[in-house]
Amino acid sequence: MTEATGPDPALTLHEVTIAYGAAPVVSDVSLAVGRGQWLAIVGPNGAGKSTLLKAIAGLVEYRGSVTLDSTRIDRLSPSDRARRIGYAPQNPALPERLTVTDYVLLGRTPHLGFLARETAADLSIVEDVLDRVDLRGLMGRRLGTLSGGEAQRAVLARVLAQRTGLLLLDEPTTGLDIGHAQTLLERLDQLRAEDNATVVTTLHDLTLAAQYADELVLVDRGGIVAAGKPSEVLTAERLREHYAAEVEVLTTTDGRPVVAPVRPRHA
Ligand SMILES: Nc1ncnc2c1ncn2[C@@H]1O[C@H](COP(=O)(O)OP(=O)(O)OP(=O)(O)O)[C@@H](O)[C@H]1O
Repeated sequence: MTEATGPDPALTLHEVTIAYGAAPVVSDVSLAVGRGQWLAIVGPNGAGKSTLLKAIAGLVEYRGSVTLDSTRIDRLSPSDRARRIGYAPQNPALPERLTVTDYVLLGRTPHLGFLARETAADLSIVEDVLDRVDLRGLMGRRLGTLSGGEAQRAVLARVLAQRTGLLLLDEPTTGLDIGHAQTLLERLDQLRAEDNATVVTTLHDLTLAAQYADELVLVDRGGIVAAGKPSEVLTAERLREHYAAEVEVLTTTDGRPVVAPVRPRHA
C-alpha cells in the first residue's frame, strides 16, 4: 500500500479487486493519494491501469472500497459523482458533428442549475480551458474534423471544464507531440495547484510520469509491484522484470529519473 504523501488522503483504495469474467484483472489493490497530489499509475500493456481508473470513476464493479474525502464513491449519486470526479477515457467516442465549444460545455452539465442553461460564468470557464489546452482557435470546429492530438486535447478540456476535485486521466498525452504533451501536463499541473485538485493519470511515458507525478505506482498483472517516489520506483532492473525492456535510468539536474531505452546487446 502506498502511503498518502499529504496529511489528508483525498482518495483511498482498499483491497480493490475487479473481474470482467471469472478471473480478476485487478487484485487487492490498496493505495492512498493526498489531496492536491499527482499519482501516476504505470505498467505494461494489459496490466490493469485503465481498469483501476474506471473503478475509481465508478464505471466498473469492484470488490473492496474506494473512498473520496471519506465518502465511499459507490454511495455518491451520479450527479454528485460528476461534480466531484472528472474522468477522461483513453479513446472516447466523440460526437463528430458537435463543435469543440459545445463539446467542452458538456463538462459544465453537472453544475447547471434547474433550467439547465449555461451561464456567462460557464462560458468563461470553457474559454479559459480552451486557452489552456491551446484550442481557442478551433472552438467553432466540428469534432470530426480535428486531428488526433487536437481531439485528445478537446477531451481533456471537457474534463477540466468540469472543475472537479479529482481528475482521472487515462493516457492524456497519447497522440500528442512532445511539445503539446509537455504543455498539456504543465497546464494540468497549474490547474491542479490552483484548485488543489488531486490528479491520477495513467502514463506510458515513464520520463514524463517521473517529471510530473509526486508518486508512481507500478502495476503488473493486476497488482501493485512497486510504489513511491519516481526515483524509487523506476529502476532498470524493475523495468526489465516488468516490461521486458532494456533501459538506462539517467537523472536530470533536478534529480528526476529519465528512462532511456537502449538496444539489447546480442551475444
Ligand atoms: N471490458 C472488458 N472485458 C473483458 N476483459 C477486459 C475488458 N477491459 C479490459 N479487459 C482486460 O483486462 C486486462 C486489463 O486491461 P486494462 O485496459 O485495464 O489494461 P491497461 O494496463 O490499461 O493496458 P494498456 O496499457 O494496454 O492500455 C486486459 O487483459 C484486458 O484485456
